[in-house]
Amino acid sequence: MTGQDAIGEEQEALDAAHVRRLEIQAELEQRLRGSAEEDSVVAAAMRSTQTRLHELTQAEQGLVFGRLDSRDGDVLRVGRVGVPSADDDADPLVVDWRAEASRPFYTATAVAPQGQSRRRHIRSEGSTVVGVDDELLDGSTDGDLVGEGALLAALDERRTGRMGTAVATLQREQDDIVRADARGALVVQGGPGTGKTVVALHRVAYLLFAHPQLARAGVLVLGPSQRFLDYIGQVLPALGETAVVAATCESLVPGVRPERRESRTLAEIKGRALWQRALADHVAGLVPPPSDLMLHWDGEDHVVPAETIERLQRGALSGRSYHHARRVLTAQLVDVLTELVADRAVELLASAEEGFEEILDRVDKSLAGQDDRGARTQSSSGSVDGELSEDEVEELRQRIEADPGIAARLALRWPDRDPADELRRLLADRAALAGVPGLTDVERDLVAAEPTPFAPSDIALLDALADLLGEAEQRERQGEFTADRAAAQRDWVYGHVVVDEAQELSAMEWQMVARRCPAYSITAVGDIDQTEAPHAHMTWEGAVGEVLTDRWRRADLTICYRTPREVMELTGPVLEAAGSTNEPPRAVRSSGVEPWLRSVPADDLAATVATEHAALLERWAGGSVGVVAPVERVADLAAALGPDAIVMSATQAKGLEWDAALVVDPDGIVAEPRGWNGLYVALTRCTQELGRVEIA
Ligand SMILES: Nc1ncnc2c1ncn2[C@@H]1O[C@H](COP(=O)(O)OP(=O)(O)OP(=O)(O)O)[C@@H](O)[C@H]1O
Repeated sequence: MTGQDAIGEEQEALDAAHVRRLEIQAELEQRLRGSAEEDSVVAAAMRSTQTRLHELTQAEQGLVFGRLDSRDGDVLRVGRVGVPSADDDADPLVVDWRAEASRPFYTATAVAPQGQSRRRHIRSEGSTVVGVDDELLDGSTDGDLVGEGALLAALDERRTGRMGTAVATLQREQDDIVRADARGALVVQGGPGTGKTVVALHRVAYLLFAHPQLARAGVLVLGPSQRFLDYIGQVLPALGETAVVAATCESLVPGVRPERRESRTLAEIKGRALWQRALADHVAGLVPPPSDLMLHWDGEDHVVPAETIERLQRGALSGRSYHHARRVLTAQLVDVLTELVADRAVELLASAEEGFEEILDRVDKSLAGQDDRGARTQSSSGSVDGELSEDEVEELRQRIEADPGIAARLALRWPDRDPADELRRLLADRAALAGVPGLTDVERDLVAAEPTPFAPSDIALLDALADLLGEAEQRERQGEFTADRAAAQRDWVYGHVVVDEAQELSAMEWQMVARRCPAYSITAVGDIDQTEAPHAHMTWEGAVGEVLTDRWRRADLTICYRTPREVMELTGPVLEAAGSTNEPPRAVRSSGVEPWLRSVPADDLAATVATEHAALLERWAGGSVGVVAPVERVADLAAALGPDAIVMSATQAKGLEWDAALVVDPDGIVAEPRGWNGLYVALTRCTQELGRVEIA
């Protein structure tokens, strides 16, 4: 069959899939119009219909991108979404890339063909097939890459500043991670450009497909910065996914944002795991010590003895947050007071009755003296026993509960606490900080010197404190997922959490992650060698071990898809200087452009950068050029290069990529904290050309 015949054949199949897709869309729209959200079952069905409709609508581009021919002659077409045939008994026109049946498309090799004889990559523009790329799985060729032609074509495309999907060209080691078991935490180590972000995002799409119940709780995607989240922002919608909240660690606590930057030293101190224990101790110290409690009701004083309070408080606190325990104890104290008041009523009546008895006795006696009528009967005394009926007790309890005086008295004893106020108070209180074990006096002074306003590392402390304190008011358990609802609720529990650039998280930020998914269904991707955060870890054991303990497993990505071989060759000594213990990734492609270096006097730096930047923009017209410089040079360079230029520090460049990268003053980058790691990031941002301008 000629290439043209193959294109014609695939065009026919694609046309049929599109026709059927539109038919299904029309059916779904009809169904949505016809049903009202009457009850939860109907509402749930509608939501799933909407999701399906959304997926189909998004799938216009790349509806079919692959085909597998089995040795038995069966043909299976793989695409962004499944498209069933109109005939129930017929094979589907397209199988969803996430379905188990599609797996050999990503994993079959000539050595292990899994019953397949050929894999075909189908390239289309809009709804027109423009090319096919066949790979025979009969042992005639074997390489590391699946669908090499299609992959290299994808990698060579111009970078637009937005990440694209890689469903058509996911590689075996990537696919293994995408489809890995959702249970437990998975930490993926991969060098620059190994597709960690790609894998993490496709994993979200896969998990939501394979475990639809996850959509009820949603997935949280944590990235290092808003700029990064904007960069990847198109991928999940393009994969049809909407059950996702994207955030940074700084934006995880609703309504609170850092209001200032902070020193690395302080960020490191406040990121340490020891704060979790210290905050728990602090909150435990806020609980009032048991003592006799005097409560006033209806003109009477009632005392709840310290021992009773101690017993109830211990029970209320077990496994509960400060506020939850407070609510439980308050309810119990209302019960206790109700009992005391009810008992007092019985006592009063009893004593009143005693007085009454005496009178009656005297009357009896005097009467007995006058005639022989017998003493009064027992029944006449028993008719008034003072016991309240159940309804009366309940009514009394409600009155006590609603009484503002009692509520104020209980609130005075065990007050509500606002987490932000409490954190400010603690951080400013040198004496209270003395109770934080593991800090030196100098470190305590540093913390106490800058208690407010909140800096980035305070967000994780605030989150921990808010969690320990719990909600002051009882709330409904979380309902059905909507991104707005989940994002607005600090203690929303997600079905899965994905962390990108995971090497940057402090131990306290890992606590934030763990809190949002106590089942530890977590995928964390990162490169420990690109770490720039102030924590001192150079291994994953160190970075995540304190929080995830032994409840995580590791996977590795070893092939670099972004950075060309010519550039990767420069990184060996940089990695070594950074103290890396990891194997550098292997670049799959060469761009044919040798990296270059200009050495200029300091005074000529800005002018040289401007000239080289303009030249790169011209060479990579239609694509993108990024400039990475030491922090203190960024503002001046940005001003010199104009508003459209992309100029940033190594930290800001993390996770991003451009066709060409211009690294300015590499020695200046090295001189920054964790500078070798920073230079490693800067050097690995380009897909085609790397230029460096250093000071001679
Ligand atoms: N299987 C693939 N098919 C097509 N493109 C891919 C594939 N894997 C990775 N890429 C591309 O390679 C580039 C690097 O991927 P990605 O940004 O996910 O790497 P990374 O490991 O997160 O890098 P960094 O460590 O720099 O953040 C991106 O342009 C991505 O689209």
